Amino acid sequence: MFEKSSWIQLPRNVLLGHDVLDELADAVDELYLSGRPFLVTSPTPDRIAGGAVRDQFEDPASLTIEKASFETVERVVDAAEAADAGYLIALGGGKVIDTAKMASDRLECGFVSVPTAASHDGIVSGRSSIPEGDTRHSVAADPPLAVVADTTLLAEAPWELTTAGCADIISNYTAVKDWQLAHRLKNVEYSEYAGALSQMTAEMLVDNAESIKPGLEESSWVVAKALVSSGVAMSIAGSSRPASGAEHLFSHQLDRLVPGRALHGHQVGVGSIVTEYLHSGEDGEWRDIRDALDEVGAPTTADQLGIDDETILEALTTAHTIRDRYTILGDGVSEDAAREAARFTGVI
Ligand SMILES: NC(=O)C1=CN([C@@H]2O[C@H](COP(=O)(O)OP(=O)(O)OC[C@H]3O[C@@H](n4cnc5c(N)ncnc54)[C@H](OP(=O)(O)O)[C@@H]3O)[C@@H](O)[C@H]2O)C=CC1
Ligand SMILES: O=C(CO)COP(=O)(O)O
Ligand SMILES: [Zn+2]
Repeated sequence: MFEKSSWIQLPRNVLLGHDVLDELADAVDELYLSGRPFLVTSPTPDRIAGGAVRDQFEDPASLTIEKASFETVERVVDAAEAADAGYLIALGGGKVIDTAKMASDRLECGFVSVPTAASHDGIVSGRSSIPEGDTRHSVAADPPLAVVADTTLLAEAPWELTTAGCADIISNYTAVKDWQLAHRLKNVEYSEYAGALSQMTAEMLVDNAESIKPGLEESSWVVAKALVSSGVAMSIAGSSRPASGAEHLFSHQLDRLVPGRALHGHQVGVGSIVTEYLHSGEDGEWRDIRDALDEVGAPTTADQLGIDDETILEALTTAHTIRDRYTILGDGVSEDAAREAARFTGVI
């Protein structure tokens, strides 16, 4: 008997393009949301675009956060309840969007995602990635009801945030390989559709790499479209598997070992070079990943990340412990093997 079923949650409106921030209030109206808007933001996004958001609403409440944690989520929940908020607006990078996403889930209210940087593919996804002690939780949460990604705003952000978004997408290649491996070895459920969409998103970004250049608003357009598409792949899969494999475990470990040193996307990109080498060996496709990262201006070495070689090796050899997610790292890579992979690929 056929008993399969799935529930795919996606945003209802995705506004992407030049000056669409001015249409935020219209996008909210169109969702028939009611009650007081509650803006969740962080210091820089607030300085850059907080005024433009507040000006579109009557009597908005807001909270500025510094980091993503379960405690911050609770602070947002308490503040939004105290303000009698009807819905949340997340204005910022990944930490703001993840925090608001989880808080809106706890509050059982809608939220609208307004990314200020094309730096990560959580802008649309139904996942929230929150660190806690020695581990990191990828928590299921409702995706945003709407996404308003203003390419004017995204293009004005520091260039490295955009290259981080590119690298987060390029890492989909190895994430999908890890997912397929886990399917073969551990019978982890695999979605052909989500896997293909994630891989195709990375291919399209790499094919358009020549149009990804600083100072071009078109770059933000190309990258933001890819981030949306990758987020949709995660929503279809019902997990971050299509966009997060061993290279993400490596990055999450770096976040613990050297917090704030490098951007999420840059760390996963460098991780991808090494994990592709582990997948396909010396003559494998790790050079393609390195060259794609290089072409968009993302780091390809430990040095460029500003992280010393021993920390890179520690992250590689311990990454498998951070979460119960089977990848090419298996039950752990030995220090010798990690050193060989990182040296051969020029990462260290
Ligand atoms: N849920 C999901 O599916 C996914 C979640 N993620 C998560 O997202 C996070 C990474 O996102 P990321 O955006 O890199 O990290 P942050 O949100 O920490 O943002 C990075 C930095 O950029 C600054 N910033 C944001 N917008 C601008 C702007 N327009 N101009 C200047 N500076 C700006 C922020 O300022 P300030 O310090 O003031 O905030 C911050 O210092 C990670 O925690 C990762 O795990 C990543 C991918 C998918
Ligand atoms: O960063 C992500 C996808 O790009 C989300 O993945 P995690 O579930 O590993 O946090
Ligand atoms: Zn990521």
